[in-house]
Parts: sequence; structure tokens; C-alpha cells
Amino acid sequence: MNPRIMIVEDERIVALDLKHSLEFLGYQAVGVHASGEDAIAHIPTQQPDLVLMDINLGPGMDGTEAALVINAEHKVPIVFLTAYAEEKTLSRAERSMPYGYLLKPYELRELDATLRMALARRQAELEVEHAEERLRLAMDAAALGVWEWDPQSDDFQWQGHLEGILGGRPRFLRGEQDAFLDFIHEEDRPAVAAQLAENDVVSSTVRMRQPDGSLGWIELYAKRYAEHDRTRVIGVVRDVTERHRNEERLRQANVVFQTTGEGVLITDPQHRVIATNPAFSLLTGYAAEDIYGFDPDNFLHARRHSDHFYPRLLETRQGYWHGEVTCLRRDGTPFPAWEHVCAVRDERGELRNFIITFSDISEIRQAEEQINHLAYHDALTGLGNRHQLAARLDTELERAQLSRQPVAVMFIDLDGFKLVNDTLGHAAGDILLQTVARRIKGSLRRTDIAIRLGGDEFVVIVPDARRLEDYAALAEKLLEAVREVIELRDERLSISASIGIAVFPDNGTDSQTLLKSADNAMYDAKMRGRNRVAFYSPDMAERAHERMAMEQGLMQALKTDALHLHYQPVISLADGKLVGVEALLRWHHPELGQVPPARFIPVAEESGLIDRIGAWVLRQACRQALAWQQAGHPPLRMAVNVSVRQLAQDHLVENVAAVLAETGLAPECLELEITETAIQSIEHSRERLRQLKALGVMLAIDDFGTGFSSLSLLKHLPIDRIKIDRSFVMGLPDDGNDAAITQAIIALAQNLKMALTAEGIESPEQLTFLQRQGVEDAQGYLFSRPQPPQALESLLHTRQWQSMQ
Ligand SMILES: Nc1nc2c(ncn2[C@@H]2O[C@H](COP(=O)(O)O[C@H]3[C@@H](O)[C@H](n4cnc5c(=O)[nH]c(N)nc54)O[C@@H]3COP(=O)(O)O)[C@@H](O)[C@H]2O)c(=O)[nH]1
Repeated sequence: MNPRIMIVEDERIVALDLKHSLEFLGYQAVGVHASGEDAIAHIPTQQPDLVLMDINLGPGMDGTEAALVINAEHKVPIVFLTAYAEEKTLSRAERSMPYGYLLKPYELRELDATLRMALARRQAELEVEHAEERLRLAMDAAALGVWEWDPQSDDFQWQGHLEGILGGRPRFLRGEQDAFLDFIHEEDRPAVAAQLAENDVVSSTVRMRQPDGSLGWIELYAKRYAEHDRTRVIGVVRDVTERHRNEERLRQANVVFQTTGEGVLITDPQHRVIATNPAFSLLTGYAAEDIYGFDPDNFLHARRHSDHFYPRLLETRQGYWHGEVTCLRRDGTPFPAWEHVCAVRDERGELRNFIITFSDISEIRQAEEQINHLAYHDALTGLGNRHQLAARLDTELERAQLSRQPVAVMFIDLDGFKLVNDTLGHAAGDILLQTVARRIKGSLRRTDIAIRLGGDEFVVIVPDARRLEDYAALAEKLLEAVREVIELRDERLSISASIGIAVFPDNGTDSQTLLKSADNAMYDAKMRGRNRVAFYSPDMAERAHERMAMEQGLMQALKTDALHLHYQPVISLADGKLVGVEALLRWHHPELGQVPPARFIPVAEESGLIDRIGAWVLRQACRQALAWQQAGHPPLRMAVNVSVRQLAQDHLVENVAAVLAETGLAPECLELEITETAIQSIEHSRERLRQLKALGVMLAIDDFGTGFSSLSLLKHLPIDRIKIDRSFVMGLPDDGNDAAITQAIIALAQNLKMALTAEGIESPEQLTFLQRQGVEDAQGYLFSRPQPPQALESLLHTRQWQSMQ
């Protein structure tokens, strides 16, 4: 294309001539204008490559002024064409940086040469401008800051993003190297300064203070250029804070990946493993190479989450799942794991990876199991505890309600456990409880539930439907199992139990009522002599009413002196002599008549009235013993019964001492009869017996043979006498069992050097048998029934039982 030339000339003829010359030379004359203003106005539309400008243009702007505007605003090169060349005109023209200055008249080849040179220069300038523009845009795109430092003058020039990167503070704009270095972190600054000063090339990543005070990172590249006698350093700066932070995060993530205790698997979108961490190998036993390319569902997960697990994962908005799974180690052993699965997407939302992290939670599960076990089991015996009882019984009752089937609850209480604990120590007590628990458990079916409520109380739930006879048979089996001899270190002892049974729904429809009923039944079994089973029955409630009425009556009797004592003689079997009496309480009720002690003593015990009644009996008996002495009869042994509750009283010893002191009876004349079961069931009974013994009184075990009769326990107690229970004497001499037991008791007493009294002798045969076995003393209807004191006068005088004279 021909170069486009605009002509600015106020003389029309000259302008036309010039136009023709230009066209002759092959240029395109795009406009001819007579004034500077007109020329400026047409530049945008005519778009000349060059303006040929006359300097003197008549009125208005002259050529140099118009050239200044064209140069500044349109960057079109100007060539002046004038007849003037004086200094003043030349310096005005110079200011607009013209590309040529032609003096009229000129020759055509001069015009052509000037125009071609001007256009060539413009072309070169345009190329430089484009190159600069490209560089500027490239710097902008790369967010680079470019700087140049002249060490001689300390002049510091910059371009691009440098101010944006460094925050562009005013001091920096002063253009000194030190001001530039100020932006660099003080610890990195000396190294950068030294590099700038000494090296030809600088390349480092350094920290800098960002305008908000936070720490940023820049990459700094520079090179020293020495040209002739001039040296300069030119460099670029780039803000790499974000990249550095990302790298730091990556480094941290890598450390986490390598060192975390959680196993990590990274898969591609098709679930093929592409990376694992060391913890994964530790947890599973797989080396990384073993599983690259495999789907974790095919080697790690014991059960597939489901075939749709991963697709579903992709559908979830967060692309995240966590939960418990069972994983498999390389050797095939399973372990519970807590697993997180996370989908990783790129910036376009494309799925790139799945990250699976998991931890072995076996220990947590074990601890939970242990805690659960502790919460629901008795630590000593391993049986269920009260919490389990509450939970299981409720469940079983709900089930039974639906199936309309019965459920039995058995309440088991050991007889005399406290004595074992007191006498042989808690360690022995613990072994006993563990043994009993084992035996209970061993006697049950898998579906039955054994609970230790605490102390020596156990509960058995029998959930499957059985007949009452079956429940009774099971309870008997339990009694038998408990009763078997237990080896406690050097001791061998046997302990019995009392069992109460209540059955859903007849004896209670909720757990509390059922337990209460079973407890009542157990109490009934105890009352009826222990070592037995009792089913709950509604008349237990009736008996409770009767007990209340009797309690009222007893209170009244205490006030109205309706209580009195009878005395039953004790005879020496060696010579028939009267050696003592047993004081036995009698109550004449105004309506009921004579009430047997077997009925009212338990009521007095339960209500606590026995404290006052017992104290009254003791005082009354001691007074009577002394009264007989004062009447001239030689001292007799006065036996007084002491009940369970009395024995449990802390002040029993004080009471006995006070009565002895008050009445003046010699302590050795008083014999306290304590039942074997009372000794067994009271805590610290051994200590209590010691204190009583220390008063000087005699101690006898009443009803011997009906409790657990443990030789090992007996030898630890300060007992003077054993009274063979009437129930054994009754079958003598013909009943083999009774004879054997009686003989065993006699042998035991002789071994332990204890005196013996046989009670309940009713026949001469019994007497003969016992005499032959060497029993010292005896009492029973054969000699005399218990009688009021006056009725004993003749016997007291003779002191001899007639038949044995
Ligand atoms: N804590 C207290 N208990 C007492 C007191 N008084 C009596 N009791 C206890 O009551 C139970 C029944 O006593 P009881 O009805 O008086 O019967 C006694 C005797 O009458 C009876 N006995 C005596 N010999 C015979 C006989 O040959 N045959 C026969 N069928 N019964 C006979 O035995 C009872 C005496 O027993 P024991 O006390 O075991 O020696 C009874 O347990 C009394 O202990 C009291 O004041 N306090």
C-alpha cells in the first residue's frame, strides 16, 4: 500500500503542486488542509502515515503548534516543509520532535528521500513500541515487577507490578536501593544485598513484609550488565506468596501423610489405588506395591458397603462419607475401623481421586466392651449386676407379655454368710461368693440369667416357660449346688441358702413387684428355717397383717405385764441332778389365749420389740435365779435365749453387764443361748461373743446342727456348750440319720472340749441313747415341761429327777 501523506499548506497553488509531486512519487495524498486546526480535526478520519507541515500557516495555529498536538495526541510523524531556517523557527520546530525539515525550494528526490527516511524511522519506532507493549503486557500477565538499579548513582527504576508487589511506599518511590531492600525481611536482607553487590546473577526466594504486616514471599532474579564504563543491575520480582503457602501446605500435608497413625489410600476415579502411606502398611500388613491398581473393596473391606457405594458417594453434595467398617488385614484377620471417604475434584468439578483414611478402632471397641461389661457385671463374680437385672428383667417381661408365657424370678440369699466373712475374713468371703456364683451359673440353662445383687444376694431369672414343679426342681438344684462343701484355704465349710420364687404374671406384672414378691418369698423361706425354697403366695401378705396385729398386742402385753416366764429343768445325765433351768417366755393374749413363742418371737424380732422384751426376760430370769439362791437353793445355771436382733445390738454387752450388776447374780450362773443361725447372720458376731464371754457368762449354741455346723467356724468362737437340737433327738435311737448326726455333734463337742446338752428328750430310749453317747446334760418333756417358778419348788428341793435316783 502506498504511504498515506497529509499536506498542511495555506498556499493553495503550492499545496496542489505538492500533492501532484507526491502522487508522482507514488504516495497517496489523503488530505490537503490550509490550517493546523483543520489538519488536527481530520487526523482520525484520514489516518495519515505522515504529515507534511508548513510552518507559517496564516491566522490561527502555526505549523509547529499543530505539530505538537499531532505528536502528543496521534503520534503521527511530522516533516516540516518551509522556506524559513532561522534559529527561532528551528527551535520552535524542534519541540515537536519532527521526523524531517525540508527547506523550500526543494527537489523532488529530496522530498522523496526525506519522506522515505521519516517513514522508515517511524516504522522502526513502531516496532520498538510494539515490542515494549508486548513486554509490558507479558509482565502484567505474569504479575512481574521489573527494576533497574544503577550502583553508581543509586538510581532505582522500576516498572510493572513492583509497587503492587511491595506495597509501593513513598520511601520506595525515592528510587534508592536501600529503600527497595527495606521491603525484604530483615533476616533475608543481608544475603540479598550481598548478592546484589557481589554477584553478576541473583536468584533467590525471600520473605518480605506485606503492607498489612503479614509475611509474604517473592522470587527475585537479577543480573549485572557492564557496558563500557557503566554497570547496571536489572531484575524482576514476582510475588510467590500464594505458591509458597501452597507448597508449605503440601509439605505439611506430606508430613501428615507420612507420619499419621491413620491409614491413607488414594485412588483414581475408578477406585484403583495410586498411593498409600506407611501407616496403611502398618495397619494392614500390605506393602504399597501389593495393592497399587487394586480396588480397596476387593482387598480391604470385609463386606462391601454396597455395590452402589462409590456412585452414591459421587452423588452426595459434599462427596464425603464416614462410618464404621470392618477391614481385613493381609493375613485375613478382621478389625473394626473408622473410615472417611472423600471425593477430590479439580477446579472444573471433575472427579480426580478418592481419599480413604481409616483408623483401627479395635482398642476403642475393646474398651467399650470392657466398660459395658463392667457396667452390667459384678466385678467379683462375673455375674450380671443390678443394672443388668433391671434391663434384662424388663426385656424378659415385655417378651413374656407378648408371648403370654410365664417368667420366674428367684431371689437367693445365703444363710450365715456374714459369719464366714467375720470369722474367716473378707478374702475367704470373696472366694465363697465366687464359688457360689460359679455353681449357680453352672446349674442354669444358657437362657437363664444369673445376677448378683450385692452382698450375699443373688437373683436368677428363668425366662422360658416352665411348670411350677420345674421351677421348684431348679431351685432345689441350686440349693444343693450351694450346699456342697467349699474349700477355703485350709478350711472346709458348707453354706446353705434360702430361695424365694415369684412368677410373672401371677405374683407381679412389673419387675419391681416381681422382685419384691420373690424377696418376700425368700424371707418366708428364711423364717421357716432356712436352706429351703418358698414360692410367693398371697397369704404371705395375710401373714403380714397378722404380724401387725400381733405386734400391737405385744406392745400392750409389755405395758400390762401380760408376759411371764416358765422354766424348764436341765438334768445331768450322769446322776439325774437338776443342774439348771432354761427360761422360756410365755404370753397370755386376752383373746387369742396362750400364744406360742414360735409365733410371737419372730414378730417381736421384726418389729424391734425384742429389744425391750429380751431385756425384760434377762432381768426377770436373773432375778428369779437369785431369788432361788436367796431362798436357800444352791446356785443353778440359768439359761436365757438371746435372739438374732439382740445379738446384733451394740449395747447387748452393756445390758447384760448392767443386769448382772443390778441383780448381783454371779456371771457364771448365767448361760446365754444363741442360735447357730443368729451367729451366722450377724456381722461381728464373733467379736460380740468375745465381749460377752469377757463378762464371765457362759455361752451356748442353741439348735445346733440346723445351720451350717462348720467345725472350722466353731473352733474360732468362744462357746462353752452345744445344745443338740430337738429335731435330731426326735428320731433317736431308730433313725439312722439322726443317730449319725447326733453322734457327729457329740464327737465335735468332745473334740472342741465343749459341754453338751440334748434338748427335747421325750422317751427313755432317747435318754438311754444319749447317756450312752456320753451327753452330759439334757432337757425335755421326759423330765419336765417348762413350768412357772412356783411349780418347780419340789424339784428344787430334791434337785434330783426321780427316775434316775
Ligand atoms: N429369744 C427368745 N426366744 C425364746 C424365748 N422363750 C422362748 N423362745 C424361743 O421360742 C421357741 C419356742 O419356745 P417354746 O415354745 O418355749 O418351746 C421350748 C420348749 O417348750 C420346747 N421343748 C422343750 N422340751 C421339749 C420336748 O421334749 N418336746 C417338745 N415338743 N418340745 C420341747 O422347746 C423349746 C425350747 O427350745 P430351745 O430354746 O431351742 O431350747 C424356741 O426356739 C425358744 O428358744 C425368749 O425369752 N427369748
